[in-house]
Amino acid sequence: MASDSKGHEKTSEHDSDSSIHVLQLGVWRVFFVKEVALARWHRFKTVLPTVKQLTIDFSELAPVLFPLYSLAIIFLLVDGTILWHLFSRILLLVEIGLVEGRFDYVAIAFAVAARVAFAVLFTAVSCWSRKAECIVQNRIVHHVDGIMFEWKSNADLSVTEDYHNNHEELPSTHVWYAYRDLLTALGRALSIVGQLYYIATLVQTKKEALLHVFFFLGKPFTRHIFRHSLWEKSWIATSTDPNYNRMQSLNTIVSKPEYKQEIMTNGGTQYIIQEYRKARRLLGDACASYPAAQYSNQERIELRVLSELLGQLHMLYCLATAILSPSNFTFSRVVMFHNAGQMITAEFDAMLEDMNLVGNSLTSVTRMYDLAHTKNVLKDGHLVHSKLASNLGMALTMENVSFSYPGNKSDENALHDVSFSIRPGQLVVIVGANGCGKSTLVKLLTRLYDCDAGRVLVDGADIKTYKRESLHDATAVLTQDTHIYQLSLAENIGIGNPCAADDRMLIMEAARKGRADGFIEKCVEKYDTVIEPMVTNVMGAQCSETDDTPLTKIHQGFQKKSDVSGGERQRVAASRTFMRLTSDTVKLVVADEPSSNLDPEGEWELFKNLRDERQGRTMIFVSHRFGHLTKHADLILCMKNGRLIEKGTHDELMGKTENGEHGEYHKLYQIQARAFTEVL
Ligand SMILES: Nc1ncnc2c1ncn2[C@@H]1O[C@H](COP(=O)(O)OP(=O)(O)OP(=O)(O)O)[C@@H](O)[C@H]1O
Repeated sequence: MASDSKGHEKTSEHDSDSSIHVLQLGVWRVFFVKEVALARWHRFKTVLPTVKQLTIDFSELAPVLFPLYSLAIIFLLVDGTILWHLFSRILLLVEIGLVEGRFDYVAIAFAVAARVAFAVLFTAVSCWSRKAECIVQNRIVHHVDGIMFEWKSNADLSVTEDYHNNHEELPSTHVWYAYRDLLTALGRALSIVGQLYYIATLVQTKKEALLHVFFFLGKPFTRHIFRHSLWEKSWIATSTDPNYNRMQSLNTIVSKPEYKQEIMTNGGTQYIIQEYRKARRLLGDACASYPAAQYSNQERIELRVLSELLGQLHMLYCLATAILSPSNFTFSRVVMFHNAGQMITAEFDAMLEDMNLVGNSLTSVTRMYDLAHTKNVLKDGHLVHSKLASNLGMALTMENVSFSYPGNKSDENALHDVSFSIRPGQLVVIVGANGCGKSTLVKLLTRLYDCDAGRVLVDGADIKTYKRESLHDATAVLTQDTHIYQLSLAENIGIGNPCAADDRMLIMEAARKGRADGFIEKCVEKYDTVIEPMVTNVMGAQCSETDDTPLTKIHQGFQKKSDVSGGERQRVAASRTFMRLTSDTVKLVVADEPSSNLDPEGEWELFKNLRDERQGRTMIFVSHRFGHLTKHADLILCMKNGRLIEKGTHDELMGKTENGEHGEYHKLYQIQARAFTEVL
């Protein structure tokens, strides 16, 4: 079904779910979920457990302050109703005095005093609640951040990857605003009920009271029903107009320095300008403004007029009753009703707006609570590795292991039917072409993932039976993806052995072995330098980074980020591993291409220093430049396309032939050897 260019809604042609509607709005093709009647209320019902959970959590954080604050907010929201009621009373007393020619001064004085007292009280409560809000909000935000932080810290790699790829980080302030909006909606509802109740006490019959409720709620209610809005719907949009898309592409070409250089030096600028003008001409009046704004503009005039007419009914009613029954007519009543009508309409609109916000934010908060309770994919075992560990190092076995990464859509496994055994204390080198599964093998041996088929044994027991934390205490892993954390350089190294993280002598020794000492000594703050400090800088709307003012000079001083080379990063990471090796619990050392950015001398020295730490540890090296490593190896595992195709020592694999042909290891070794020996 083609989309309707006039903006009429159609059911999606390619979606099996008929609740998805498609709409063309200017340059946008918009897809949205059309909610069935009462769906919003149903959604509200589903988030009620979240409201309960939030209330319990927040009450525990501030048992006295939180309920007081909540009451204060509701109290402040009914202030309009109370002040209006008190003002109406003064008006009524004055009018009676005027009609009867005699004022009840005491009653008027009490009414005035009550209004003044409430006005002062509201001001005081408002000032107090703003101060209390700072404390309550701060506690809630940090509490939520803490929940998510602990969950993220303890999540295993599969869960972390899934979270990272599929979820937007929910700002903890959302949780606070969800509750704040909920209180506001509640306060507004109470305010409306209060006003309607007061109106009902002013009229004589129940029927008349109901008529007033109809008059007052008719306009806001119908406006809400007929509202044409995408704001509270779930929607997505894509720009389908080829001219608009072309204008965007051309704009990108002239905006980005990397494109611009090429275009300018190849004489393409005039062509780009002409093409932009052409696309703009062809685009015509197709509107590119925000889809939700365009959608709101399509509201039907007759429905809007109808709800406005409903809003005028009360005035007509007052006029009719004044003419038909003049004895009952008073100006104070007209003023009261008029004010009430205005207030109820405004409050009702605002309340529905709040309910929308609450519904949306509570749905996000529900997701956050669900997320924080997501269980790890890897089940934890019960064995503590250090109790079974051998003094020689870790023994590792893979039995017919196959593995495919979670979410992998291809038929290819990352590992296929891999079997081998590593004895305690052996030095193992894993070789093979890019993508053949070397790093994956290491990830299974250190239980970052569980295999899909087969078994991994550590010191004779299934890897799944160990407590994961105790297993990770027994391993030191240095990978190609090295990071410097947003901590001091001393902490970056010290974190390798948390028990000795404050031992500066040990840290400096580790830095020496990792060859990071030279570069650290050159940093201004040496070991206390933070390479990428996580400082949040905020700039007021009147400031700009490009201004040349005293403030911008101070701002430039905020940006303390220092740059380090890839090799220096690897040296810090290597130092962290040497620090890790100061711990006796480490029985397995894995170095997965840790030297890709190091110069040849640095690489040679790193491998030598690592080998010097071999006593009592099994060592696994993954490297493409393996010539100088394999001659020390007790075992070489040669991988190809996720399979282990050869295993043995260097001499065994170099001498291995099949049908007169050398094997894969021989081939890889010869390619490296030729690179150094061939005369060009
Ligand atoms: N996190 C991941 N999710 C999905 N697929 C992955 C992931 N990591 C690796 N792979 C895929 O698994 C296969 C094996 O990758 P692996 O990183 O183990 O190869 P490798 O031999 O270490 O490669 P290299 O020498 O380039 O580092 C590759 O096809 C790769 O694309």
